[in-house]
Amino acid sequence: MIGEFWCGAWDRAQSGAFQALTCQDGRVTTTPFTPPPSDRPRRIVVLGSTGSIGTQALDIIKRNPELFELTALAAGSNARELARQAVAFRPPVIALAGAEGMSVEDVRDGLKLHLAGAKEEAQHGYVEVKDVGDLTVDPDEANAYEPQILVGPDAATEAAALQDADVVLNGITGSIGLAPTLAALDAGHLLALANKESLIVGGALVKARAAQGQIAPVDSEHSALAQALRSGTPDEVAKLVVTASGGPFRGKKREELKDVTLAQALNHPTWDMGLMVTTNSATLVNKALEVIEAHLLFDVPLESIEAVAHPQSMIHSMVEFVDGSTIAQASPPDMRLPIALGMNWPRRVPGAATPNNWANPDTWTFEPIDHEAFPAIQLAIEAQQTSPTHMAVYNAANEEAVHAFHDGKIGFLDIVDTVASVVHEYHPDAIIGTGPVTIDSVLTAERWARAAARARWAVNPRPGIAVCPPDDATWAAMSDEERRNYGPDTTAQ
Ligand SMILES: NC(=O)C1=CN([C@@H]2O[C@H](COP(=O)(O)OP(=O)(O)OC[C@H]3O[C@@H](n4cnc5c(N)ncnc54)[C@H](OP(=O)(O)O)[C@@H]3O)[C@@H](O)[C@H]2O)C=CC1
Ligand SMILES: CC(=O)[C@@H](O)[C@H](O)COP(=O)(O)O
Ligand SMILES: [Mn+2]
Repeated sequence: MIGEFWCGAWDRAQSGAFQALTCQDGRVTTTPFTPPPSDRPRRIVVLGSTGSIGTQALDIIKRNPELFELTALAAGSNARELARQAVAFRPPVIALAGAEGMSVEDVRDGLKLHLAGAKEEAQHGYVEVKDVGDLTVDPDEANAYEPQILVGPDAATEAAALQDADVVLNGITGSIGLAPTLAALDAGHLLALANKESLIVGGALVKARAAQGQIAPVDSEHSALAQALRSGTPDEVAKLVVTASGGPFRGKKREELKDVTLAQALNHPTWDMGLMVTTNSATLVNKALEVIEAHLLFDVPLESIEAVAHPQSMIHSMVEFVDGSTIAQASPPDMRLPIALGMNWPRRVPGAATPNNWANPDTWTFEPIDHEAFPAIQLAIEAQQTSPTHMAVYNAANEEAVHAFHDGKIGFLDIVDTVASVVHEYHPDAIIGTGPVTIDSVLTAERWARAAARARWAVNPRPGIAVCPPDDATWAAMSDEERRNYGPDTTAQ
């Protein structure tokens, strides 16, 4: 049941000896991944270090110096927090993309100013780092710290490709994480993957570049599946069951979702995460992406993957085997566990998270997902089955729609409605041609989808009111840039 992509990893994880090079069914696998040696700490590159995954990873690294040392930190635009992290951990390399429209000189100067500020803070003997707390710092060591600084849109990709590294944790949000994912794989590093979007939009391209066992899942569901898959052979797997909290609107009908607010959408019942993934949980787009992620990661057919609502988020997913046995991975919702396991894959990190207290009376429940009120999962399955670039379009349209929802330009239901209408409008032959899928064609499909999504609210950007695209002739005559920027200048409103 499980295909070649995963079976080598399964063999090595199962044996614990990293030696087995064949699948359980006897097929010889190609290009097995050689994991980092275990006689020294793993050198970690943290991409997205200022975000929810990144800061929790730093906490794990801080608490386990015998297992991990930090090689590089990469962030988007939060120069202040990056500088504090840098002075507290003192990795040799730090990287900052910078906000849209900033020159690389401005990004570099801004980061240097913040580094100076963090060094000054360190003169008190400690630096405060988000999710890690106050870190003791020797003032002289802080003053002497001069990291290599990478800046600009490719900064994270350059950090992912650094030779003096063993593991790249990709904790960037969105498909902008694709280039760093590819760079980490090409550099031969273990990729601890939280950035599900890069696998989903890159699809076969990412898989083709990954040796077996080179991607360690960090997404909680996929970490759970990977752990449960250790319980049987690939041909004994009957089904993957991906659990969903159901988000803050579980139980509501479509009609009741019309006027829900941003604050309600961001009120996740069980997890504290970044904005994009939190909104995606509310629309169930997150679960849609995760079903496709499971399909790509474990080579299990979509028909054999089921999503089920489990409001307590204690069971993070399950594998059903052919004899009727189901193996579930359970732990209180805390991303430190899958982040630690991903960075140290396939070995567990003692004390990474607090286990469930079985003396506490508790009830864990399961219920079917209401696909009528939340059509995102079925839409993704349909997209994945239509063409190799349809999920890139799905994801790009969703990213644009979520930003528009966060900016108050569209309503909650408009998010998935936009994704559906852009996906249905997409005809790959007309947009990317008929040749083999390449990185360029994926990026072209994405650009088209972003412009098509934005066109739907650009003309009339009032909350809840959408869909006023230009006529086809106007659209066809526009350049990519004009399509991206189509519509009124909303900054003037
Ligand atoms: N948070 C969670 O618990 C979980 C998250 N995930 C997945 O992990 C990924 C990260 O999620 P989360 O941590 O919540 O997101 P956050 O929004 O909290 O963090 C995103 C991080 O990406 C950084 N970033 C953005 N653009 C760039 C860029 N061009 N180069 C380098 N860094 C960049 C941000 O930097 P800055 O802040 O400086 O702009 C920030 O550090 C997502 O794919 C999400 O779906 C999966 C499971 C659980
Ligand atoms: C923690 C994690 O992995 C998130 O992706 C989580 O799954 C979101 O919760 P939902 O189940 O609500 O999407
Ligand atoms: Mn998840």
